[in-house]
Amino acid sequence: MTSIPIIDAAELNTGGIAQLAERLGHACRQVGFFYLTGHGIPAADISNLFAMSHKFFALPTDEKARLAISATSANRGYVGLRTETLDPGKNVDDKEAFNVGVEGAGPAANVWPELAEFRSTVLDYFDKVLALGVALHRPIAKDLDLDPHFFDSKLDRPMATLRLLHYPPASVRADGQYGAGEHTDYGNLTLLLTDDAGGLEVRGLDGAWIAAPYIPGAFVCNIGDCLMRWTNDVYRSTPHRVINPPGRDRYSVAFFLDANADAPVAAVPSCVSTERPARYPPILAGDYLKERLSATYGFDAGKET
Ligand SMILES: O=C(O)CCC(=O)C(=O)O
Ligand SMILES: [Fe+2]
Repeated sequence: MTSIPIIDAAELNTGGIAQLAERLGHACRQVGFFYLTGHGIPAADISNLFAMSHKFFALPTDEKARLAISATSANRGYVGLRTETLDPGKNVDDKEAFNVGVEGAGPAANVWPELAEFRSTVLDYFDKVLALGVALHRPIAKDLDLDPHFFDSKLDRPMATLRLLHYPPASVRADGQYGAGEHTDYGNLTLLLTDDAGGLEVRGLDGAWIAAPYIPGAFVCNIGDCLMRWTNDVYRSTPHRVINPPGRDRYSVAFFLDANADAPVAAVPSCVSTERPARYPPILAGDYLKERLSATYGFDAGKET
């Protein structure tokens, strides 16, 4: 496949989004992945966030277990090492994670470790990356021949999840060869930051895996299944996976932006034609996400997100 394009988001702050819409549209249709530079989130915020993540995962196991996701009845809290299966039946993910939802929203509250500045650092970043993700939907809407603000009202009470992720060094295990088994993401848009360990791979249209190397300061963004469904498969939600690096740990921070639970997801008109009739019945974004999360966790984590 063509390589993952690098797209400068600077136009988001200048008002005119025509070029950005064209570039994003091309990336979303052809690759489903793009790097994002010029996004305006300060490098210092990003390094503070990673410092907090290192501290969190270094906590004693029982302190992390106290915050376990299974105790929150929601997609929030700690997911222990080797408990998640993104590629069911094939791979137990060799990773641990900490999930944070929209603070103050949803039936369950976020849980927090006793670590100074952790909550404020994470929530400050959450606000910034959420605003960026919503802003990116404007050039996307334009590319889809929609009003640029089409998605605004579908993303004003979003199901958004921030995940701190830690991958231990590679170990040779038949059941857990990957830190994250092959999967697609479930929502609209994922904005990912990684450290410099490498290991993210993206599957091209021809089935070949290509590396998505670390680019300092850039997000790796990808389309999720829900936006793919919204576009009647015109945009691609591309399979990807993570390989644990040999001899060192790997840290990343994923932000999954999903629409409001009650947003109706139905094919947008520009993506439907006689040659491409609507492929899916309409569904509420919340019902769609619930289905997908239950399959991954093996329990009903999808009561809210
Ligand atoms: O950690 C990464 O680099 C990617 C993680 C990922 O794909 C996911 O959590 O959905
Ligand atoms: Fe993913």
